[in-house]
Amino acid sequence: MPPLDVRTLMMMFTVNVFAVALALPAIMGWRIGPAARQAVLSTGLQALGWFGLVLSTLWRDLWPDQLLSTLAMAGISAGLVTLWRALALWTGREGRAWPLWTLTGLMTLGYGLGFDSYPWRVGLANGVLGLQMLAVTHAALRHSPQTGWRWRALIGSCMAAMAVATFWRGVLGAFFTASYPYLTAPHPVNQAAAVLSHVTLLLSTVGILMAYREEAERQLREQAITDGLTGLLNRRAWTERAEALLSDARRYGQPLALLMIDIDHFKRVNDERGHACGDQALQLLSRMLREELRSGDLAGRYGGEEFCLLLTHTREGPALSLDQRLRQCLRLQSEQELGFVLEYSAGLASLGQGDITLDDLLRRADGALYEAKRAGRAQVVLAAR
Ligand SMILES: Nc1nc2c(ncn2[C@@H]2O[C@H](COP(=O)(O)OP(=O)(O)OP(=O)(O)O)[C@@H](O)[C@H]2O)c(=O)[nH]1
Repeated sequence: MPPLDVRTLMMMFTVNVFAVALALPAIMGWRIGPAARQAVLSTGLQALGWFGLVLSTLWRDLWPDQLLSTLAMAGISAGLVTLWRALALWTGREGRAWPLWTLTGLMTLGYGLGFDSYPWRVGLANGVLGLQMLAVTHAALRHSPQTGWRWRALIGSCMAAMAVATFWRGVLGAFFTASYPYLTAPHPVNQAAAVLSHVTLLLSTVGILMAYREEAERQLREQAITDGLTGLLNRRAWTERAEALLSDARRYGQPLALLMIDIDHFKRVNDERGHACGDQALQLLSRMLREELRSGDLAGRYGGEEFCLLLTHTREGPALSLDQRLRQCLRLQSEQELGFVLEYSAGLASLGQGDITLDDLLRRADGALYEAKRAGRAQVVLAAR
């Protein structure tokens, strides 16, 4: 069997990375999350880097080689850092990228300035690229409960394998130069690395697409349960979760309170100050609810200007205190941010023996809210048991 031709393998690899770099944005489109954008950028940088590297072999050891291969190393290395960033964003563990960028900068500088020494430049470039591949491996494989492990394992094992091959190439270039005297030398390690890069490109692209799909699914799930204007749970999601919390509270005999809030004279806000101002008012109240509630509590937008708060482990007294706190904050903040005072009416119902379902509790809170409106608004009324 004739020996594998590394130059052809590298050229084919470059063609393939270009194809991936063009195909990914074409498939994903431009309206993608920051992680997917970094992954697309990464393939683009890798493609440019490898193109420069293959092109540089036309002028081996001459100045175009020095310029092109230095830029190529910078591109490949930057491609690894952006892939690391994509993984950090996808796994929700954003770390600091500057050490990796520093390595890219130093390696590019050292490579360009020390180009005349083949052992130095090959040892340096492959050493740094190998380290960056290990960093990507670590970013992919570390524990991340919010993401699936399959695509992370795929990308992580590809990067680990490439790191081994790259380090090996570095050692050959730096210390056994005679057996690896130029980029496309037919050394078995170089041939293996060239073949491996095709396999890892294919598998990591699959990994990136899996990660992208997972991210898109997560976004869809979130959109399905979130109210677009306020970011709170929408009515359906709030009801589902509230039912579960209510049945827990009933089972374990724990106190639970439901505060139903309705902004006063909201129609007037819209009519007199415009719909955008009305939206701002809804967002302000929602932000305050998020800030004031404890993590176990549940806030949702129940209707237009109506909000429901389910307060777990909470009796009437503390629920009334929360209502007072919310009112004061809303008065203060609305005056500061909107230029007028926003008030609300509320009905408070605490879980009693007669409340079998969530609807029972909601009905009582709604009745109390109606009473609060009737009694002149800007107040809370406690529902009768
Ligand atoms: N800006 C804005 N307005 C909304 C939204 N959803 C509902 N509304 C408006 O909220 C207003 C509710 O008016 P009403 O039900 O009469 O209540 P109100 O004026 O607050 O009167 P009371 O509740 O009796 O104090 C309507 O004008 C709706 O158009 C929204 O998402 N944004």
